[in-house]
Formats: sequence, structure tokens, C-alpha cells
Amino acid sequence: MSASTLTAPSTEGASSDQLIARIDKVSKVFGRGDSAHTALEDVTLDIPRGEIFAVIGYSGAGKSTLVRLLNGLERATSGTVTVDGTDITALSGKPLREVRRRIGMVFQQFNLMRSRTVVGNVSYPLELAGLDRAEREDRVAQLLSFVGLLDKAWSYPEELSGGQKQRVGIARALATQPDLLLADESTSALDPETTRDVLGLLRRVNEELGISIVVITHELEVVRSIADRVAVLDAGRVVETGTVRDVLGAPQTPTTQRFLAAATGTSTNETLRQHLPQDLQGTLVSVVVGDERRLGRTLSAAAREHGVDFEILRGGVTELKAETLGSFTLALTGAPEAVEATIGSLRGIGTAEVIS
Ligand SMILES: Nc1ncnc2c1ncn2[C@@H]1O[C@H](COP(=O)(O)OP(=O)(O)OP(=O)(O)O)[C@@H](O)[C@H]1O
Repeated sequence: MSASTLTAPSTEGASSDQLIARIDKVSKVFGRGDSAHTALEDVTLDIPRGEIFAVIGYSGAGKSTLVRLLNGLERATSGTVTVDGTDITALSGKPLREVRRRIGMVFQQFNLMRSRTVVGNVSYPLELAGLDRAEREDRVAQLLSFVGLLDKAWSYPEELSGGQKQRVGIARALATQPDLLLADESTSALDPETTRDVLGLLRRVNEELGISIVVITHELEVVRSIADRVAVLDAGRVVETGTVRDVLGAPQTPTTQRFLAAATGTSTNETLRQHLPQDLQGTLVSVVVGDERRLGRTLSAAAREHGVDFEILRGGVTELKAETLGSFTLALTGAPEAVEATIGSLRGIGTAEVIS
């Protein structure tokens, strides 16, 4: 198995070479007439090669429909879906099967064959691809070593834990050396510790094998810990997209704020407004910083230099893939120019938004 590490490219002005997939103005309508239901509406996403791209949304947002369009199981009502430079919207039969062979799938419920051992499950796609026995054995051994399951080679799925089953699912998805891995709620059936294990493995797949991954999830934890970029899906529309840092650092929509509030145990701006102490004075500011110690230093300096008082009302630190993100709500009191100057200093170390 060849190992290579790719760096995250920018998508600005990206050519199809830099994109593993592109979803362009895609709508998907199920049914007709009165029973017509729009599952996806005017969705456009550029998915960079070599990255982990997350799509997050609540139940019914259209996540599964998006996966089925990306792997060619479903056809868009309008718009185009391009995978690895090929527009798959118009393909069917053999050409579509060939594109699909370059896409690996990891499922929430693992989808393993109960009558086959671990080796038998991982070997199955290689049998379909026509590899001879020696080649299959060699490749299956490499895959099981990669996912850390050599000692379970001859076990049956029912003898494995959920996390081990998902490792088999990942090894099977990698068997045909895909360029793109689609992980559909791949940790939703697992406990938090096993989730971290499986996410760690997906990260290795991306970093060590250079395989682009799209993870579909309703858990912000998944986005935070492994994704480079994220798209937030709400009622069939992309409401926010960008790097995880930008989207989580300054969530623009109530949907993203709800995900973040639930994951960090903090409040959305809306609920914060409702629960403010009646006697609270000052200007409310929502601040997001990469280094929370700089926040303390900046506020102390503002108190000294401008005579501004501050109170930290809510807040917490979230760990992302490669950095931390501190998100706090402050009340600043003092002369208007002093408060303004303090907000200016806060903007020098992160983002600062006046709530009220
Ligand atoms: N084959 C279908 N026929 C009719 N409506 C469908 C079909 N597939 C999905 N839908 C509808 O499209 C919308 C989006 O469904 P989808 O399964 O893509 O959402 P989801 O975000 O994956 O939700 P969940 O996490 O609950 O699976 C839902 O309202 C669903 O009822």
C-alpha cells in the first residue's frame, strides 16, 4: 500500500484537478405533483482533493440523499455531480460502475456479511474485481495490518465489537484503492471512546494514504476532530460552508449555532439573550479566539489602559483537528470610546461580534 501525505489546498479558483468532487446547483425532488418533496435544493459544493470534508445536518436535512448522489445511486433532478473529473449525472451502466469503483463506502451499520470471516469480508470486493488468490491474500493482510485487526482475521462479524466491525468496514472500503471515501454516519452506532478510535483511523486513511474523505454526520464532534472543511445542511440547502475554523469560529446561522451550543454546552446568542440577568449592564460581545490566554491578557490590558470593566458570562474552549477555538460571551462596561477601543483590541486577536 503506498503511503503519501497531502496538504490541504485552497479551493479558490480550484480546477477539477484540485477537486475530488463538485456538486453544482444540484436539486433532488422525490415524487411528483402534490406528493413532490424537495430533498436538496440548489446545492453547490466544491470538495477539495486530499482533505476531509464534513457535511453536517439534523435528521431529514438531506445528508443521505447527498451521499447517494455522490456515489451515483441516485440521479439529480437538476444540476451536475462531478467525481474525480467525471460528470456522473449522465452516466449509467458500465461507465458509472467504473467511477463507483473509485469510491469507497463506510456505513453506519457496518453492512458486513455475517457468513464470511473478516478476511472473507475484506476480500470480497477484490474477488469481484477479479484479483487472483495470491494478490488478494497479500492485499487483505496489508489492509488488516493497517486497520490493526490482523489478530481477528479469522473471526466472524458476530464475534467483533462495534469498533472492530467498523475497522473491517473501513478495510473493505479501502480494498479497491479508492480515490474518495464516503463515510455515512460511520460512528453514529458507536460509544464515544470507540468513536474517537474510528475517527483516528479515518484520519490516518486521509493522511497516510492520501485518500479524500467525505464524512456525513449529525455530530459536531466528528466535524471538530477530523474535518478540514464543513458544509452545514438545513432543509435541503447548504446554509454555511468553509474551513472548520471559519464556520465554527463565527457561526452565521442559527443551525450552526445550535450545533455548536449543543457540543460545547454553551448557549446560542438567542437563548443567551433570553436568560440574561435583568440587572446586567454593558455591551454584550461574543468573542472567538485561537489562543484563550491572549484573551485574558487583552482584557487585563483594556481594564488598565481604558478603565473598562469586563465580566465573562459564558464560554469554553473547543478542540479542532489542529488547533483550539475559545468561544466566550463578555459584558463590557465603561465609556463608549473605551468599550469601542476594547472591541478593537479583541478583533486584533480573533473575532468579536457585538450582540447587544
Ligand atoms: N426515496 C425517497 N422518496 C421520498 N422522499 C424521500 C426519499 N428519500 C429521502 N426523502 C426525503 O428527503 C428528505 C431528506 O432525506 P435524507 O434521508 O436525505 O435526510 P438525512 O439528512 O439523511 O436524514 P437522516 O439523518 O434522518 O437519515 C426527507 O424529508 C426524506 O423524507
